[in-house]
Amino acid sequence: MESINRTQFLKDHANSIRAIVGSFSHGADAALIEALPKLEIISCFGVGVDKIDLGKCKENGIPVTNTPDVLTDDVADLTIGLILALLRRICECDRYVRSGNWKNGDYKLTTKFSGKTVGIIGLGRIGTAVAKRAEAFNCPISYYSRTEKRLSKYKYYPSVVELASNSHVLVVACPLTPETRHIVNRKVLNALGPKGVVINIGRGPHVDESELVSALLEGRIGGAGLDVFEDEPNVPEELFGLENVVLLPHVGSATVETRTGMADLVLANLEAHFQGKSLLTPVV
Ligand SMILES: O=CC(=O)O
Repeated sequence: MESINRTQFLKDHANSIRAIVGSFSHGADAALIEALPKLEIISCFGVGVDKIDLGKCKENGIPVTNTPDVLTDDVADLTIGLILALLRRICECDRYVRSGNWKNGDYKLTTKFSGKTVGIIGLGRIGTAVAKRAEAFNCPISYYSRTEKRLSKYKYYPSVVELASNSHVLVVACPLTPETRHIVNRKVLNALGPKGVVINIGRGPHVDESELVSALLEGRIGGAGLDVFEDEPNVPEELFGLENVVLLPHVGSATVETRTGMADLVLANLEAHFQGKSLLTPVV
């Protein structure tokens, strides 16, 4: 059922809603959870559960599920796509051809990806999948995470600033939490430097967007490839005129195959819950 008036919808149905399906754009805050006395489960269509008040869910004994694994390949593929699009100016080149500019001369030289150092913030499922792909491009890989992964063959940096100073390509691939909000700040951007680029396929608030905009406008970093933004679908318009920026509308997992897999997993979790079985992919 679709409702344009949320307040009225909640008034009419609050006492019968037993499950919420959330997403990266629609979550469940404490007020919504409190407003639904019959709520039993939140099944999130996506891997990031930052829009759901997990503390409140725990407190009220409401399980939360997400859709890990099924989307990892897509997000990692897109990350490599963003890096290549940015360094090789693929979107700019496409515009160059379409606008007829090629007739006036060749496109200028761009930047090689193979062999560049790649620094990954967050070596979870997606970070690891990005690392594997970047290895195939002969890129030395390093990472930052809260704790060193003892079994990882990649180089660990205990701070994001150190990681950024030692990376050409800095990839944000960690979950959004209060600790990782603005994990890419002015200091990190300055450490990345004019030859470095930042790729954000995590969440907009991982990056301090106004600092990113000024770093780009002032040439303090080399470019940015962004699939996510602080206030989606609003994107800072200062970025629209920059050739060293590639902007995507939060499409990391947006393929027919993966979105179908995610939907199946959402439904399988709901089914398991209502049949009294173990949840497939519980978060809390
Ligand atoms: O952003 C998408 C997700 O969290 O799956």
